[in-house]
Amino acid sequence: MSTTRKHTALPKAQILIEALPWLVKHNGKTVVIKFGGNAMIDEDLKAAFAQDVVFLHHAGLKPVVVHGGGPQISAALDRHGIVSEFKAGLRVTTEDAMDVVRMVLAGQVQRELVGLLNQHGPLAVGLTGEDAHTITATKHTPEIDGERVDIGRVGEITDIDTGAIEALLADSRIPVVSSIARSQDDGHVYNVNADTAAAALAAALGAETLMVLTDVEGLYEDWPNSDEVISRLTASQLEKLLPELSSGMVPKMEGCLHAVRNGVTTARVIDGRVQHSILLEIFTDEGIGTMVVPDGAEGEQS
Ligand SMILES: Nc1ncnc2c1ncn2[C@@H]1O[C@H](COP(=O)(O)OP(=O)(O)O)[C@@H](O)[C@H]1O
Ligand SMILES: CC(=O)N[C@@H](CCC(=O)OP(=O)(O)O)C(=O)O
Repeated sequence: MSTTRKHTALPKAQILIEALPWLVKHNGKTVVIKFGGNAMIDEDLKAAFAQDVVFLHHAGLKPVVVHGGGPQISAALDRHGIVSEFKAGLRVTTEDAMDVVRMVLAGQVQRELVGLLNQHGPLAVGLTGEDAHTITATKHTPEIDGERVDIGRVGEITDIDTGAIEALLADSRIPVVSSIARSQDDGHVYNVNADTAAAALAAALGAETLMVLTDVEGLYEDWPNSDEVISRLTASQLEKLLPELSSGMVPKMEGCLHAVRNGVTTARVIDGRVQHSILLEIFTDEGIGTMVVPDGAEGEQS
């Protein structure tokens, strides 16, 4: 090898070898990645997301993708002349709106992600929570100002059946799950927040990591007054913060808490606007978002 070639090749080898401890640590582990509607708007970011997920797969991890699509659903409802309304951070979902939610999540957003992943090989298989009883829910009536409020066909998860996802993982596939649940009450379906669905799946699968991609750097300590990101906190510290959180951060952080309280080693909220943020988070020291760990794991490296 010429001296010049050695000089350009060695730094690359250095970068690869730095990933070795992380490759060993995460080998064979399940990682549930939630891809949010807001992080999903840019075409280059979507392509980089697909590359990262396929990279994890080939690096020996077992990625499971759970996707949202809030902005895409709102745009489609708008085209159908249906006004979007949110209560307690959840979409008020009439029967007509539910048809649109299902069409957009399962027929549009999920298909697009599956297509992007499958540009790298026969890997991704799409399903919704309806398939093989993956996610079952009952009607959710959130409490707002002390009263239970009817927000239509929004589901509260009652049961997860991991069979279909585990079979796909065993077959070296990448499951891509839309956050729609089968109903425990009737023959219909429910709309479930995608952060909540991802957290429930991570816990039920015994995942090592829940990774929630969004359109901010992580959990801001004093949002919207400052952009100081909390880099690491324990379940108990997060529990204390929950009542102060607002809008989209509520289901995300409730999901992270649920995950780490139910066996998931780390739950992370990371900036989906940064290309290859998943790789930075999994294979380097430079964690870029907010990491939630179980109580008692304060000092451990994750
Ligand atoms: N403490 C906080 N830290 C960061 N973002 C916050 C906080 N509280 C509320 N937010 C809002 O939550 C949004 C992320 O949630 P959401 O819009 O539902 O994202 P996604 O589509 O990725 O699920 C942020 O863009 C921000 O406006
Ligand atoms: C009940 C409820 O609010 N469901 C969400 C499901 C999609 C979602 O969660 O998408 P993001 O992750 O992009 O926000 C909705 O209808 O918008």
